[in-house]
Amino acid sequence: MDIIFKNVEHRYQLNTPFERMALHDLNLTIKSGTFLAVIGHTGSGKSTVIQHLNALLKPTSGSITIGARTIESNRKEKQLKPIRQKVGVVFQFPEHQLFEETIEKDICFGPMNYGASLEDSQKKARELIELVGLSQDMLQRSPFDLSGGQMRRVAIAGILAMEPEVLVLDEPTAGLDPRGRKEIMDMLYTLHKEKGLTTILVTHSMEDAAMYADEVLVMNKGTIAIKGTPKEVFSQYEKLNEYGLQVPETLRFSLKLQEKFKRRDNQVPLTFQEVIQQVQGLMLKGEKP
Ligand SMILES: Nc1ncnc2c1ncn2[C@@H]1O[C@H](COP(=O)(O)OP(=O)(O)OP(=O)(O)O)[C@@H](O)[C@H]1O
Repeated sequence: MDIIFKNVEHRYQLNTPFERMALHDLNLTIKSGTFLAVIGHTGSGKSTVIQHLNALLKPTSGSITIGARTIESNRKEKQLKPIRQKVGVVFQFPEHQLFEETIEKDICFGPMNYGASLEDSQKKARELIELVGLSQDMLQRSPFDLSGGQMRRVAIAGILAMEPEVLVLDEPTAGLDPRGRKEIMDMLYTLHKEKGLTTILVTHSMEDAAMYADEVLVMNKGTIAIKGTPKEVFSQYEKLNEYGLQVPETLRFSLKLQEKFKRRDNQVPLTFQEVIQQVQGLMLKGEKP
């Protein structure tokens, strides 16, 4: 299911004295099965973009086509409901959306709301709890007994229970420690690969964008400033700087190294392995720092 944004504009509080343009001239195609990272300075429009993906917000002009369905300003709620099932959105701190007394009930809530039977929903909950790396015996426990990272996994399982084709995540690792962050990111990457899920990740972590995404979208002042593979995007580090963004630490290290060696090569190392190769290359050429 490809996603196509065509000339999308979004103004908050339209036709009031507080009207504010949050998105403009936004044209974008996200191919089915892509892992897209969305980065951008605070206020650049990232959250506004992703809320259009499941029609929580409608464009004030332009359109978003998701598979066979189109979101436009004049679409009625009823026409948009099927989109909400196909596109699952995990908001920041999703554990705040857990409310049932058991984890099982929480995971079953979405599918039952869309008409699935209790039995089918419970079967799904048993599959999903393992898929998100938790054990079956947790299903009867309260979600509030879990750690922050575990609660987030339950919230993600609740979204997956709707069998979305597109999974959208707004800062899914915010507030977790480095180990918890890596575990969640690895889990999302495995889900993306194994289920072929189109995954759209809003993140402030340049490292995560570099490591997990096929494509990176840079937002600036309500529109797309750069789009490309992580290497294409991070090679434009001077522009990113202007947009208030850093580059991954491997590249920061590499740029310092090139300064020391007084030599610029056009490499954009995004893994430590690539940094090591770059250092070896500089050494072999007999350069002295
Ligand atoms: N409900 C709202 N009413 C009015 N203006 C809003 C509303 N929500 C966001 N905005 C404005 O729209 C613009 C884009 O905001 P948005 O939240 O999409 O940015 P963001 O890139 O997600 O920021 P952050 O990284 O801080 O979450 C900002 O100027 C913001 O102040």
